[in-house]
Amino acid sequence: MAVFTPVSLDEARRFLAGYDLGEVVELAAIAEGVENTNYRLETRQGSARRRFVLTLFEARTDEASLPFCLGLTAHLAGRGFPCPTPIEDRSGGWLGRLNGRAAAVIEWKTGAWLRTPSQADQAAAGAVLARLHQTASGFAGRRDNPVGPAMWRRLADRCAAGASGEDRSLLDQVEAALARLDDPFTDDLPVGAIHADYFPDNILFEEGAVSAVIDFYFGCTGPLVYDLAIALSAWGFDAEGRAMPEALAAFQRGYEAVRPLSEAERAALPRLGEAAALRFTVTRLHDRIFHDPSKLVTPKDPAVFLRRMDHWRALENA
Ligand SMILES: Nc1ncnc2c1ncn2[C@@H]1O[C@H](COP(=O)(O)OP(=O)(O)O)[C@@H](O)[C@H]1O
Ligand SMILES: N[C@@H](CCOP(=O)(O)O)C(=O)O
Repeated sequence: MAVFTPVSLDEARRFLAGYDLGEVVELAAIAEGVENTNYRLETRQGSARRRFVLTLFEARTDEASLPFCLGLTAHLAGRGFPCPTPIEDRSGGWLGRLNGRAAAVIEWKTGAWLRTPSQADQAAAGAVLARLHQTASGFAGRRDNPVGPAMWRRLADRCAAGASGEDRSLLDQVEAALARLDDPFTDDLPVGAIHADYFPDNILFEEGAVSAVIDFYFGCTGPLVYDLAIALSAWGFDAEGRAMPEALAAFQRGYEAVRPLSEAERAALPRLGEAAALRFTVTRLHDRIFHDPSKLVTPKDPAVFLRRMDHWRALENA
């Protein structure tokens, strides 16, 4: 489960004293997620009970990026986009410190992520991603992608020090892909704020519709079609990493019903799909090699992400 930094009820109460949210009556660790520590927090104010997420940002989340990430969600939520609003403390800020970590209180959103989305769900998720891109177009914040080609190189170099067995052979394939792709972001494509981790577990559904997009902590400035390539790579493949053509088509159809791609974006999509497959293979491989069993987080499988490259390369060659 993703609790890297434990928080006691008393510590949460002291932290929440800086907010105007009432008294903390319950604090429960959230088992999902792999990056940050998350607790579900319940407060009582008069007869009203309210739920929030208390997030402690762990080492891999650069604190300097948080004004961008929280600012983006506030911008989107303020314009009716389904995502959680970060809650302001009494001084109007979004960030405090708790147990040595930057910490924030975020609006709780109802809904659950879908393990087996239907084609209609795929299309709905695609349409919401396009809405995200459109709604974020007036957002002034800028952040370079923290997991761009320079980071892929750095992570692969670190992996070389610890990889053995299956991980070594995956690393060889990663090296080949790094050499082939070089910097895949040189085309002149429409750029804006992107989510950059638009996976099914970050999209909550309720009554057949998207109720919330969460987890904007990889959010950054980048080509919009790269965000689509990431999302297609996350939604359109089975557990073994094989393409599911109908799911891919449904997601892209949903996206393009709201924001049609330009010819240049359409042409760039297979190459950026390869880039997306490489990006998540490298981070998963790194996290598996350097996995700390005491953290109780289950590392994700890099091999199934690498396999997605076959699809994107076949499309590119076609
Ligand atoms: N605003 C929210 N409303 C409801 N549940 C949330 C919210 N934010 C996070 N969660 C829950 O916490 C889990 C982990 O959150 P996430 O941001 O994905 O963590 P991580 O950054 O560690 O990957 C999610 O899968 C979801 O169950
Ligand atoms: N989505 C990434 C890992 C990041 O995890 P999240 O819990 O922050 O979405 C992957 O699948 O590799």
